[in-house]
Amino acid sequence: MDTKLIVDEVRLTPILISDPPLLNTQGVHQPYTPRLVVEVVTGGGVSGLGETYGDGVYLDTARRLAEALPGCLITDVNALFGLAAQAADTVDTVGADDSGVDASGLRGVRTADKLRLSVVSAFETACLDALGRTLGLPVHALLGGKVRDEVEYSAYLFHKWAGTDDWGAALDPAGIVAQARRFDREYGFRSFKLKGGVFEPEREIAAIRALADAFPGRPLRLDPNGAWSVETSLAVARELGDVLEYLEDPASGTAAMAEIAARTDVPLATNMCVTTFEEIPEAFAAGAVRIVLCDHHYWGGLHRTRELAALCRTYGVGLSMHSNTHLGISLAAMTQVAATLPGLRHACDTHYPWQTEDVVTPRPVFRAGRLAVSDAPGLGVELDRGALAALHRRWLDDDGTFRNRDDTAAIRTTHPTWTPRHW
Ligand SMILES: O=C([O-])C(=O)C[C@H](O)[C@@H](O)C(=O)[O-]
Ligand SMILES: [Mg+2]
Repeated sequence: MDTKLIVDEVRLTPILISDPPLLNTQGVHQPYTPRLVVEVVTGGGVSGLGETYGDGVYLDTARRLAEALPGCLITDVNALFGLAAQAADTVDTVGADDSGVDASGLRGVRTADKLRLSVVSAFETACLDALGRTLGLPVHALLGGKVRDEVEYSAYLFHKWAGTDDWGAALDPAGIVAQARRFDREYGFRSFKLKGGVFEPEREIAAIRALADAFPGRPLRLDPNGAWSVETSLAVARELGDVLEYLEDPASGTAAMAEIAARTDVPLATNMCVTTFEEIPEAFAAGAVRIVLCDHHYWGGLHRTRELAALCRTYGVGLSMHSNTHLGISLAAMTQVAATLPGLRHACDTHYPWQTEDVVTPRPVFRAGRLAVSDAPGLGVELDRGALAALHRRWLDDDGTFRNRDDTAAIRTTHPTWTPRHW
């Protein structure tokens, strides 16, 4: 067997990256959020990169998978799921109780399976990066080839507190429009998504109206992460139906989404009620969503993202892309897979402009709201080992306060009695 294709070593580096005080239904982003950088090193000395959530439960599963991988082929990405299942058997997946909404309340029901897929996604990406570098081919070529040369992204608008960042506070419609103007000016984003469920719906309706006035005809999205009732969702849809590209997860759960969908023409999108293949049949049969947001971290990697895209195509459901706080490795993976999806007709979400720190060099540059699809071998990004070491040092020095993302705990440091609100 060609040792160039065999995994020699896996390096896991948990890091803490700075994050601005962005508000959502569950609270506020912590000053630092955990991410995990995965490096798969081959017998040929090639190193492939992946990135995923860095909270403790992800890290525990990743450690077991990393132990199991040496000796495996980097081409055998389908085997990662079985290896991860075995690895996860030995891990106490705290919080992944198969019954509730996830700890951060933003990605639907949390299960051990979903957690494992998020870990696998980083290993799959790292294997594909290593394979691409070994063969001299971009990752998109390993996925069947790109169908576009650029991927369009959407600006991600947040109500936020003033922090140590240079964006200042945005707590009303004028603040949201100012934020959008900067995204337009500096990145050229054409479409805008507002994270909702933070203030009463009237204030968020006013923010979308102000955006529609400031940017006539531009695609606008509003996403309250399931914080509204069916009736509130319908009232918002009535108010904003003429300007919304889509309404994202207005209410929680497939049944509520299906009821809203039956009573409005505004397209509904989700990254909460359809986040696994098991959730698809019921949601599609009920007509609960017109657009699914893919996210290779959720779905178990780049190949599985393409499988989701095929299902959406089959059922006439549109495709967009979800984002969490992430760095340049994930952005490169998102761009590579997005480039291969013919049915992706909505601009992809990205948190990336909110991240001032990164482990790749140079930082990717958005032009006219788009990223060029790299044709360089692998993901086309280079690891900045100095930056990685510094962010890992921050993780090592942390007393545990920030090693697990908890937006509710973060907001309670200043508002001790705060609880998530529903309208
Ligand atoms: O539903 C969504 O699009 C998200 O939850 C994206 C992010 O997780 C965002 O809301 C956040 O981090 O506050
Ligand atoms: Mg969403």
